[in-house]
Amino acid sequence: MTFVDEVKKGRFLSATCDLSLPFTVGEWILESGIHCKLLQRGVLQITPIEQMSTAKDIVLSSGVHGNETAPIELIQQLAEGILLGHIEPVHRLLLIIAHPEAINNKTRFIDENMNRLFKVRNQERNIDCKVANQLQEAVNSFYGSSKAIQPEKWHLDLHCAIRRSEHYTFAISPYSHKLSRSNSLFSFIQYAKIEAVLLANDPSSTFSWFSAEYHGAQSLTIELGKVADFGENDLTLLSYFSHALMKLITESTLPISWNNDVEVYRVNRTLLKQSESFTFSFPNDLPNFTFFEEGTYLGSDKEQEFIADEKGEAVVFPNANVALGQRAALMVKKAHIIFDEQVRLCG
Ligand SMILES: O=C(O)CCC(=O)N[C@@H](CCC(=O)O)C(=O)O
Ligand SMILES: [Zn+2]
Repeated sequence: MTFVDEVKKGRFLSATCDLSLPFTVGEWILESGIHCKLLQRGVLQITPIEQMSTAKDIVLSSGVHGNETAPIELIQQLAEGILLGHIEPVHRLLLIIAHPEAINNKTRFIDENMNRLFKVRNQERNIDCKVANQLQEAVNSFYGSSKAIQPEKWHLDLHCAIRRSEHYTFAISPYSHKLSRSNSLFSFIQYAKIEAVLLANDPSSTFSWFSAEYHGAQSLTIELGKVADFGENDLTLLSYFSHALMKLITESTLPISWNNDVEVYRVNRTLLKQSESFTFSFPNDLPNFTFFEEGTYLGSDKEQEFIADEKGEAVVFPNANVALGQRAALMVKKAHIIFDEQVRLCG
């Protein structure tokens, strides 16, 4: 059985993670006329028969962190549905199960956090760098080979949070010099009942930032619940998101609306780990978006003390175990947006 044969049968995830099965590129056409092309291990391009004037080129990625399995299960379900002819997308898709080595290892990464390796092409010092480079190439090729005249480029990079959260699902909108916060993207956030969106205030080096910055994609990192092993995810908790994803790929457009149902936050500051003495005052399993009143002691790094800012701040992704120089936490504040053609922070 070849790699392509396995994928043709709908087994995208198992073929991707079976590293004893040599990868081969391949392309074929489904009965419906939909064109499938395996660009790389874990990277499957789907092209509908006709491109509409409202065409989107949509990257849907999972498994950038190997232990975040719910999004991987969602992408497998979607790929299987398409490959077996049950789902007919009307937009071009790039379905990604990103990091099979980390998935097999059941860890976030192997040597270094791959979701910090999308700023530039990396020196190939380890497997995470190699995979990040391949993914950069795959996304460049996907957006670069569109036949549509002016496709709307989208990228939803699906993750799970390490700890519990005041918001079970939330999105991070990367900061980019390009216009990457369209009202249709934010309408999707609301339509999918994602509970909160966090607007980054600085360029980063994440996969979603890469697509926004280098391709002007409407791009988000989306956190879908908490990490769990394969088979232990309760995907019913993500049913609104799955339903919205299905609509996104099978309908030409979705309604544009914003009713302020989604909690909006802005990043107030990023705490970077500068020394091995970095500590937080709170336990490791503190839920994301826990709020601290102004003046609360949050932790320290060398001689620097972290104190909650004026009017208080909430903490997201606190992690004192990151590598030196990396983000140890985001400190965020509630915010409002102006819902124009492009979404902007208000005030
Ligand atoms: O729960 C955590 O601490 C991390 C969950 C996670 O992997 N989050 C992403 C967010 C990326 C972004 O800021 O867009 C990450 O840390 O890579
Ligand atoms: Zn992640």
